[in-house]
Amino acid sequence: MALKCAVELGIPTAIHNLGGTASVEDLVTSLSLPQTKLPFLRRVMRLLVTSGVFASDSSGDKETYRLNPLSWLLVEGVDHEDHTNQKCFVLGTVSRHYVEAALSLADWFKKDLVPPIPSPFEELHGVPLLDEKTPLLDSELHNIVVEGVAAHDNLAIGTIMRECHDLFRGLESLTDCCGGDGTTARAIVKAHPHIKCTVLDLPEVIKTAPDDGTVNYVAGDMFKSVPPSQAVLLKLVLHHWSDDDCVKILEQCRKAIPSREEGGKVIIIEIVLGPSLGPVMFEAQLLMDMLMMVNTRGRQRDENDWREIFMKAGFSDYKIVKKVGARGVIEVYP
Ligand SMILES: C[S@@+](CC[C@H](N)C(=O)[O-])C[C@H]1O[C@@H](n2cnc3c(N)ncnc32)[C@H](O)[C@@H]1O
Repeated sequence: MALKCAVELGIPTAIHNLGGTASVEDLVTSLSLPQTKLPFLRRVMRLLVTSGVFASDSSGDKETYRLNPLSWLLVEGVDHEDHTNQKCFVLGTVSRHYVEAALSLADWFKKDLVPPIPSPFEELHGVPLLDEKTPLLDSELHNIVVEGVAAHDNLAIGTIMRECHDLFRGLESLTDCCGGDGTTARAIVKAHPHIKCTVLDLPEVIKTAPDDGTVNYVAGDMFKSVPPSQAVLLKLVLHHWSDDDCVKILEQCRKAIPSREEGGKVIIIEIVLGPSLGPVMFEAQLLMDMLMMVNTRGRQRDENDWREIFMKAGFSDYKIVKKVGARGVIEVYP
């Protein structure tokens, strides 16, 4: 809630505009807050420094606050390859609808619901999240969630392109399945101009995608068919879906690619749950799993969960080629 407060007040952007460092007095003045709130803001900032959202420096009895890599992602208006503003992701996560769904978890556990089991969000609010019906619940929430998920999913594309250059080497064509407005596909084509890239998404998404001619857009349903390519990319898609649905999606992807000998593969970018990256990263992965449990029918998966799904969908082998932060890059072979 302190983070929500800081984001809503625009504290990260204010610190950035003040030259990257600010005292609580500077913040109160630049945000036009009443002077009487100064000691209260100091307490909020103290908590956010301790939780790693901001950095601080003390000299004598004067304390100043600085952005760190985390709060830099909350600054608005930054034009940088590795920056996508996470404000909407924070505001969605702490929205009344998410929080009420999370608070209803024990009641949800006690109900003997008929499969496919609706998420606590869907059970409480009557509509699924990220669905065409979600705006009927609250159109402002829906817009924040759509923008927040896009910001979250687009984060670190630059890092992935740098760290996983070989992933796309030698590929002639690629379908980005559920590629949204084509941001990822355009980044891939920019780094590998010879790849013919197709973006598959629902008609209502493709309708508004920016068509600059660099990628080809196809409106469709991945449960019915996926446009054929040498490789299919599924980036942060499967964690929204149940195991049964993941198998169905992957079966369509398998039909869309040639044999392994001809370079056919599915590239999956998702969390691979596990403690190997240390307790902080593991906790972040598990919190993302709770986010999925409360709000979607999907989940985060460990390597065994992934293997089981790949084999059920008829694939013969897979390789975890890289870990990029909390996410893993997996190649799956027909
Ligand atoms: C979480 S986003 C995917 C993120 C994207 N891959 C990225 O990395 O930025 C989910 C996307 O799946 C699309 N989608 C949902 N159901 C679909 C379906 N049946 N067929 C095709 N696209 C679908 C949504 O419209 C949305 O753009």
